[in-house]
Amino acid sequence: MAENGQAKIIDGKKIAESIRAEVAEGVTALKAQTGKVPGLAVVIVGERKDSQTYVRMKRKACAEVGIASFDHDLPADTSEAEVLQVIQQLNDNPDVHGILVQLPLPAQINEQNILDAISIEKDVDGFHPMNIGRLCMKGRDPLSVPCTPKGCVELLVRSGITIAGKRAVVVGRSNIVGMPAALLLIGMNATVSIVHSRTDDPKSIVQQADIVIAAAGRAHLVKGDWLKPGAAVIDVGTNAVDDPTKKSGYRLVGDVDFEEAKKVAGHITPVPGGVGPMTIAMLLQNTLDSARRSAEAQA
Ligand SMILES: Nc1nc(=O)c2c([nH]1)NC[C@@H]1CN(c3ccc(C(=O)N[C@@H](CCC(=O)O)C(=O)O)cc3)C=[N+]21
Ligand SMILES: [Mg+2]
Repeated sequence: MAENGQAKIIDGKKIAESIRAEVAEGVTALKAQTGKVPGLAVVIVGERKDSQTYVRMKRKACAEVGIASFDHDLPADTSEAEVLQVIQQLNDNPDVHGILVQLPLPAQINEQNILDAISIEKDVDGFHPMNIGRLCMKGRDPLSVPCTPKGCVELLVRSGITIAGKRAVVVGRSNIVGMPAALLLIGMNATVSIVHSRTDDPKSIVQQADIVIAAAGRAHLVKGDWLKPGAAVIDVGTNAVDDPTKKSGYRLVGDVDFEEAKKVAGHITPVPGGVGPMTIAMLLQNTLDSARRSAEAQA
């Protein structure tokens, strides 16, 4: 813990920028070697404002590091068969090394069927059951690790926080964050607990944690008195709360009560500017790695 009772703020935006610079170098090197650039297809179905914002950010990030982006913007009433057709076409396109279908999908489309259809080689989200299965298994590695959990771990590592042997508590058990985050931390030799909406007395469990990953999707769920002094706190939450002083009418708050937590924690990530930018940086990294694998397979 910082001596003055103020946690060290982990600057996710800055760390993500340096990772993006590393990816840009990797793209340049791959291009010099093979004449090819990595390609990422970003598929969005429908007009959700938040999804459109995230997709725009992902495409812009691709352009900045030299990754070619393949845009598929489909109307909200697109059928499952039509989305599957787009995925098939992208699976077959040798210039596409990563396929991301923005979640959530409209109700008429079965998310599992879509995620299962993405070639495991191109699953840069790391959501395919085969990739998750390998993440679970000792001695087996996924081709891609899910971007948000990978970003959380990268923030810990680049902040000099030891993971092996530490007690980590993950708040939330979603397929895209909580569960893979717990699996990743176990693989790095942490002792891991997951607390969730049905946990009796989550506070007393979180209080034991050297590392907290908060990914419940509930604004300010984790209070200052939930934390062990000196804990490293990674806040995955991006909850929109009404704020009439903002042009947008809302502001983003995390799953952690930041003002309270920063007085107790040793390290903490802000929202925004913490995990969010890392998610995108890891997507770029996974896409570059996929393009490298493809080039190696052809060599
Ligand atoms: N197939 C799929 N893959 C995903 O990775 C995926 C998805 N679907 N659906 C939605 C969630 C959410 N997500 C975020 C990415 C970046 C920020 C991000 O950069 N946030 C900024 C703030 C952005 C703002 O101001 O709105 C920050 O925290 O600083 C947040 C959230 C990826 N997701
Ligand atoms: Mg494994």
